[in-house]
Amino acid sequence: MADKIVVHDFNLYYGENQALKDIELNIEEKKVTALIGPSGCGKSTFLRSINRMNDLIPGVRTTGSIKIDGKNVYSEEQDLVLLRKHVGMVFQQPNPFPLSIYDNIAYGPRIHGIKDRKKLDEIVERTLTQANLWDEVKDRLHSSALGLSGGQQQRLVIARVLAVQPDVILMDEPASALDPISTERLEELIIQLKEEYTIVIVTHNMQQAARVSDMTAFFLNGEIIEYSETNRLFTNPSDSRTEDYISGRFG
Ligand SMILES: Nc1ncnc2c1ncn2[C@@H]1O[C@H](COP(=O)(O)OP(=O)(O)OP(=O)(O)O)[C@@H](O)[C@H]1O
Repeated sequence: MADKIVVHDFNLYYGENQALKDIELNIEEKKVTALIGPSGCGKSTFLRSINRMNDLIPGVRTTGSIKIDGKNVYSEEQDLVLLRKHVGMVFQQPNPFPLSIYDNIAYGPRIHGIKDRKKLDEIVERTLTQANLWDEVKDRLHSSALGLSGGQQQRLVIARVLAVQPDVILMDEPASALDPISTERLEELIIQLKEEYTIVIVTHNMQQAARVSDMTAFFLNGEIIEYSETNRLFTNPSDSRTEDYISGRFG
């Protein structure tokens, strides 16, 4: 399987504080890669580095490279609007816009120049179907997205990401605000989506990492301690620190 994202000698500093150290990681295409580790170890910082969301934070400095399809996203020529179109992001708290369900999905395509009503209708139906939400909302497309349940809102946000045709989807603890049933539906959706998309997910929940991911990277103090097939990392870790973490001895 091809590598979609290749991270080489990547370091990130918040002012004086180095949050990521010498990160080396090859993320495979159309797989789910989980990032695990104790609080504050740099998982979210790394995830946000992939689509340069950290650029928005004053004082952030990086060295090294993150290549997607062979192109360094930190190169001067990188167009950030295009980068974030290709690399979509889903956060902990579902964050639909205070608009109708339809307009939430149509928002991105409209920005990218699609105005034709029939085309927009198609995108709305296709992405809501892909996100396993169509049947629940097809009769209320013009009601506010804020009236949906938390789990429905998170699937709507995923449909909104899909509407601009990304190829990588970053998820930062996407189920942490959801109840168990919504979490299960979201996990099923993640597994379905990897047929078409490369997914990188930060999770605090090790069972969740074990259920949805193919590969897992264990972070500690800004470094990757171990990266391997999920099954192997959870059953036969090669580093004692990974073993201590997955067996609940810290974090
Ligand atoms: N905006 C910021 N400004 C300064 N330092 C930050 C900022 N965001 C994170 N950090 C620091 O970077 C380090 C890594 O934080 P990060 O949020 O990436 O870890 P994490 O593993 O995702 O933690 P959690 O699981 O608690 O979300 C921490 O020391 C944190 O204090």
